Amino acid sequence: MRPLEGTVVLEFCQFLSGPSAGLRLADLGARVIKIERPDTGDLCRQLYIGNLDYNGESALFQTINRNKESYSADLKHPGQLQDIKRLIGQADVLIENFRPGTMEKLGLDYESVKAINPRIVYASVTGYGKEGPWRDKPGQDLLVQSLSGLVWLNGDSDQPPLPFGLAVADILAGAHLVQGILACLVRRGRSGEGGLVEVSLLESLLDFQFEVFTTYLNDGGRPPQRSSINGAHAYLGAPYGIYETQDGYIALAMGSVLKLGELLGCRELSAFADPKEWFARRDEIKTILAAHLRSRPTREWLALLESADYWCSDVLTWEQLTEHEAFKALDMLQVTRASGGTAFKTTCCPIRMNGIRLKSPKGAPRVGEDSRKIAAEFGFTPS
Ligand SMILES: CC(C)(COP(=O)(O)OP(=O)(O)OC[C@H]1O[C@@H](n2cnc3c(N)ncnc32)[C@H](O)[C@@H]1OP(=O)(O)O)[C@@H](O)C(=O)NCCC(=O)NCCSC(=O)C(=O)O
Repeated sequence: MRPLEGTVVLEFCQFLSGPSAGLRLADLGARVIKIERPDTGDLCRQLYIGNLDYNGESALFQTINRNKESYSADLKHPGQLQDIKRLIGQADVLIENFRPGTMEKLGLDYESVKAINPRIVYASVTGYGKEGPWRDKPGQDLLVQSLSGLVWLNGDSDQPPLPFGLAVADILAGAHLVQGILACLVRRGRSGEGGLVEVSLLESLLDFQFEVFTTYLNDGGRPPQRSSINGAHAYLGAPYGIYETQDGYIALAMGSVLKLGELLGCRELSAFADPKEWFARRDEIKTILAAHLRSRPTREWLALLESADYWCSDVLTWEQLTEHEAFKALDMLQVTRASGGTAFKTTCCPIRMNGIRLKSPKGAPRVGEDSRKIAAEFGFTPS
């Protein structure tokens, strides 16, 4: 039995952040019901439709909404809103990720929902929080990454600032939301009271950066300097970074530059005996290393370094990764059904429970696919 079995979650969400929280709760056994607008449903159904089109819906939508049900309702229709309030009366958790003020306008803000169901855990994702001058800005991942300092921090110093190539703010916010929801459910088990959980994309990214942001805040406000070679970490010295080899790339983490020079047969590195120089002169050291590492293939360098447990790795493409025995041993892939029935491969929940990998053969629902069944189970006739 999965730990959240019997827990009913209503998901008033679109795109990635809120739905990724719903996905994780569904993986953990909750019954997650998406409340979707009858015309389009979750707008993510149409996001990034490229060559992977599952009957007009995107692979992204299919994976992030697997193992959920869909109830369609026009929340601006008084009768249908009343039906939703009936569902709310019997739910354990409500998740929403509209712009601040949207749920208030619909009469579904926390205070109104709490009046219907005081035990409910109400969880909101916003872009920038519900207060402050940025509250009404569109909460989109690239915009939040750019405002958070993360884009400025990332990349090489002689190149433009570089965002992550995926929606890191959304996925982190979803994970934080799940943590808040689970904590409230534990408290509710003891006290019977529900609660309000609020997370924003921006706060999630600020937390994500604490490792370097804290150093900045306590270092007289001196901004970290991006390295000019091989990306890398704002506050770590050489060799930290990615280097080209004769046939690919190699990643080198933190470690002694002297030892590295000995292992690689790179005599020039013996000039950098003082560890303080590994940061202060990191671009010089990296330039020497970069030239040296181009002379042999990745596997030869790895063999030399791994024999001494020097922290290094190959840099794999997804093709190389998915062919690798180490990847196969993780059992991280599952085949699930897209709405419409087509089988597709996706990753699994990364949490194992009692040693068991949590898989979800049930795919994403069609808009409103479960409305009638849900209304009957919850004891009303839909308007
Ligand atoms: C993503 C958004 C910018 C989209 O903004 P908007 O489209 O302007 O507004 P909203 O989301 O608030 O909702 C739009 C309108 O739809 C209406 N609405 C929604 N659902 C319904 C149903 N079921 N019935 C009737 N009407 C509905 C809602 O009342 C609003 O009406 P009116 O009030 O009348 O307009 C915002 O939702 C947002 O900032 N969310 C918080 C952060 C977040 O989770 N972002 C995910 C980004 S995805 C991402 O970053 C990425 O993919 O990349």
